[in-house]
Amino acid sequence: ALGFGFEVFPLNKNKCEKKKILPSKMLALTSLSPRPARPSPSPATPPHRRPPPPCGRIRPTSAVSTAASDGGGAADDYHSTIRSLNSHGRRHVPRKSLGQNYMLNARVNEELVAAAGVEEGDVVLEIGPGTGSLTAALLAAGATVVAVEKDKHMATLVRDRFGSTEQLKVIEEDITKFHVHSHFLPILEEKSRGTKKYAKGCVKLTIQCQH
Ligand SMILES: C[S@@+](CC[C@H](N)C(=O)[O-])C[C@H]1O[C@@H](n2cnc3c(N)ncnc32)[C@H](O)[C@@H]1O
Repeated sequence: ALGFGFEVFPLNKNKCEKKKILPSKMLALTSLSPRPARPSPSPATPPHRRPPPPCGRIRPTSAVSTAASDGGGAADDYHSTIRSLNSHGRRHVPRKSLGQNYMLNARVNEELVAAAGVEEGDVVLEIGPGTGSLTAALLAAGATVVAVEKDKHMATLVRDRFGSTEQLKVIEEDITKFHVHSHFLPILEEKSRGTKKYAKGCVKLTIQCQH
């Protein structure tokens, strides 16, 4: 939606070889288990000859060249994210039913924030902050963020990550039941008083694979 192309990294090699992936319904579930860095293809290799990516994920194409493993220096802290997720009494497994996949490349989030034109003083409704990586970029841009997260573990994680700040309100709720009038409009009115600014909504759409 924001001009990012997507590469498809099928979840299960065998299944994906057998079954057709519909472009509009691709899988976006990213495992948080540590895995070894993948060697990047040689720059001398023409793009159409590069080996297919390993199975398991779908990523914005712009993330590929700036991934943490290539020294881009723009990654969300992968290991501290995993530690935080696992520190709440259970081993965190991303829930497919909630479209849980997490952005680990902070640079992509910065690009998303820039593409959305988020700037100082904006009030943003973020739906499903997950680990808070996009939230971090929104806050860094100077926005006030109202983040609505259905999963209580993720809501706790985001609260812990950013601590108490007037710039962020984390609400543990299903967005489909979220009452905009009582939760969001008062903050919007307070922050935008005397200005012509209005709210911006941020959501990373979940794209699912059909098997
Ligand atoms: C794709 S992940 C978010 C990724 C995150 N923005 C990031 O950059 O890492 C989607 C998030 O939306 C949450 N979610 C799914 N359904 C929801 C709902 N109905 N209301 C609120 N949050 C929801 C999930 O728990 C998950 O944390």
